[in-house]
Amino acid sequence: MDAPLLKERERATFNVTELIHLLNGSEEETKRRKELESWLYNNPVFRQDDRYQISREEVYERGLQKTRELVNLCRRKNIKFDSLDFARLNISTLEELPFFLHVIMFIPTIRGQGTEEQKRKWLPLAEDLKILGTYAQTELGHGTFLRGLETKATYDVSSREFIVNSPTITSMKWWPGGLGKTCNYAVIAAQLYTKGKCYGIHMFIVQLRSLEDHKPLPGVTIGDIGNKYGFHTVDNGFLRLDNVRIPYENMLMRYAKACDYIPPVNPKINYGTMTSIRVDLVKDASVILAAASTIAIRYSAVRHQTEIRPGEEPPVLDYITQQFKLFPQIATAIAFHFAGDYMHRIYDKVQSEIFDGHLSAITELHGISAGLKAFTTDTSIAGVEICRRACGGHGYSNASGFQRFYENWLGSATYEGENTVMYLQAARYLFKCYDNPKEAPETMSYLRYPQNKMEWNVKSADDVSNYATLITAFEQRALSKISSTAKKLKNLTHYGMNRNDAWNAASVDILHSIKAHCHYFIVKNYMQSLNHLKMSSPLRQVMTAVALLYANYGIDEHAGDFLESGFMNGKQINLVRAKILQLLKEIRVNAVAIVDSFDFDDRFLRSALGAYDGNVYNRLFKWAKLSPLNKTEVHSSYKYLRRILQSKL
Ligand SMILES: CCCCCCCC/C=C\CCCCCC(=O)SCCNC(=O)CCNC(=O)[C@H](O)C(C)(C)COP(=O)(O)OP(=O)(O)OC[C@H]1O[C@@H](n2cnc3c(N)ncnc32)[C@H](O)[C@@H]1OP(=O)(O)O
Ligand SMILES: Cc1cc2nc3c(=O)[nH]c(=O)nc-3n(C[C@H](O)[C@H](O)[C@H](O)COP(=O)(O)OP(=O)(O)OC[C@H]3O[C@@H](n4cnc5c(N)ncnc54)[C@H](O)[C@@H]3O)c2cc1C
Repeated sequence: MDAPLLKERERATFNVTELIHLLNGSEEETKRRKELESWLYNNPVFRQDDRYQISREEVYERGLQKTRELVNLCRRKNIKFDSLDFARLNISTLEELPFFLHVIMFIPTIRGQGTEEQKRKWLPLAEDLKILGTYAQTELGHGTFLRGLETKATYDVSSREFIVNSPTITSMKWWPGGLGKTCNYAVIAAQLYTKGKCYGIHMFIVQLRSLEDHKPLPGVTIGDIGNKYGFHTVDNGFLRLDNVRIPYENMLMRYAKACDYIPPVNPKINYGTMTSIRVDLVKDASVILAAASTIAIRYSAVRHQTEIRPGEEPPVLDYITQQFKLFPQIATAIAFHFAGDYMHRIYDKVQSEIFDGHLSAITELHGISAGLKAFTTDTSIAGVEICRRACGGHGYSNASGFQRFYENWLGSATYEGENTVMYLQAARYLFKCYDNPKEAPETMSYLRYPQNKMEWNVKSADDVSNYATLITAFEQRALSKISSTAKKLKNLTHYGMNRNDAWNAASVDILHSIKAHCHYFIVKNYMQSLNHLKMSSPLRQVMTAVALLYANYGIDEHAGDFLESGFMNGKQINLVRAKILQLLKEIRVNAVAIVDSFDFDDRFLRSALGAYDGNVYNRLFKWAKLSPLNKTEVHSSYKYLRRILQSKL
């Protein structure tokens, strides 16, 4: 164990194990998670030490080998794909496996939108992996605008079949995970046509490849879309269908019927699978940022560089600027942990209502999940990059561990709903509630009360240590943004602009409003969650400091908003900044212990900088020696070098 990390751990003022159990939910949950991880990490198939020395094809092949191991493990241990245990195992692999979409979207779409008869037929095949499916919605020409999708499913009454067709090149399905080479089925989003009329997007089960030899079926043109930023294990694919016929029974008809068309009670019920992934992404944002913070904090405690006082080369974690970069990332990871818990609670509640036939809450769930998905993924992507940059040159090495998970996470600003679009969707719901405050859900209850101008009676740094005053500050900031934007929308329509054009004209202000609302929700949920949790006073002291840092840092980061709202003045902003410096100092002694409480196994982080023992330099050198260029002392390309050296300029 590197001496600096040992010393850091000895200085901690709270019990790390207590925080590990609190973040996991309980001691039993911690034990279960570690047991599941051990099953993976002790299996050499899940190794990744040579991850950046193998080709895309080898990466994909490894992905299938891992899939086989994971499936065999689940079968041996009787772990179901829709279980929390599987979700934990999946996160522990920390890369998307080729059959990932089968589990997170293909099966859930059938389960959520299939009739009882369709579920009886398809779920056993899918859960036993007799068929492997993906969720094929996005097309070359459209990903966001689902009503603009071009794939057609035309009902042929005479044969009781649907003819599924990609009429144009832009209608080709493009991006679905596992589509290129892995899956032999897909749930296809297509415009339903029957008796010459279009009834909008519905979901259809289509077989793509033979179950005997995996060759594409007649009318199916299919393949991988090529290399991307990340998701290298996943064969995101393209698919063109040339009048492929499928049985009538292959349209998922829990909520709509094709023959003598019966529409769904709410057409957006077909979008339910996307909502479930957005809900998961909120918690994933916390995990990713916690992992990045662990690497950066441990490395910063070991890395000694330059001098604060002559003759003393301190750990870079002693630099206030380094603390100002990294401690807010720890705080954000914990804030998003509690936001993810909230999202799952709300999702489970709405899902049970939907299964009882009450669909009214799906709009609220969409409004909340779309906004938090965008806010938490945007923030965590930026936070990972802050952590990486805080590690200097070695942060730029693949040995740091950052790239491996960051390259997948970058996509979260786009997949499952491009973030700007998601923000605007959430804002659509927010402004509806602003206009009808009595219909506002609990998360927007502050819209119910008259907007009265408030002054923040904060006179000293201690006043910015109060959860209630901080929550009120974020509430007033959001209200200020929302009410001024609502006024702008009203003026635009008052002077003759139609609602849609007015919405577009005000969309930058709308974006600021929904972001302020999301930020308010995260702060409020974070502080209320801590208030409801039982913990020892030493731990509560630490968790309070971290939560206060999250809120005060948010005020400092958006000081203009708080000043513009009239709720705060310049002197109070300076009190907030003084509070931040005081909190950085308070958190410094526990920084390493807090990231230890995220409890990442070294084999999850796979980082020479963030390993638990802090033995950074030996790991970096060991990793460098793995470089293929070092297989020989003189590389085989020397012949070219020699000509360069001998050539005359
Ligand atoms: C350590 C962990 C590491 C893990 C890291 C990796 C994790 C990886 C996870 C996943 C892997 C990646 C998988 C990616 C899969 C995909 O990307 S699948 C495709 C996703 N595509 C989308 O999300 C498309 C986005 N577009 C839309 O959702 C819609 O087109 C739209 C909502 C933007 C617009 O649709 P439109 O029909 O035009 O609606 P509007 O006319 O705007 O009306 C909106 C009304 O509809 C309601 N609504 C919309 N969506 C929903 C919904 N999902 N649920 C319920 N209601 C919805 C909305 O509330 C409006 O209602 P009102 O009319 O009453 O206001
Ligand atoms: C790694 C990865 C995996 C994926 N997996 C799948 C999958 O398994 N299945 C699947 O079906 N799809 C998948 N997708 C596709 C993904 O869902 C879409 O890319 C995503 O929905 C965004 O749609 P788009 O690409 O059409 O972007 P666009 O919507 O074209 O976005 C382009 C720009 O236009 C802006 N824009 C678009 N509409 C509006 C609007 N109304 N108002 C303001 N601005 C707007 C956006 O903000 C953005 O800046 C995946 C994508 C990635 C990157």
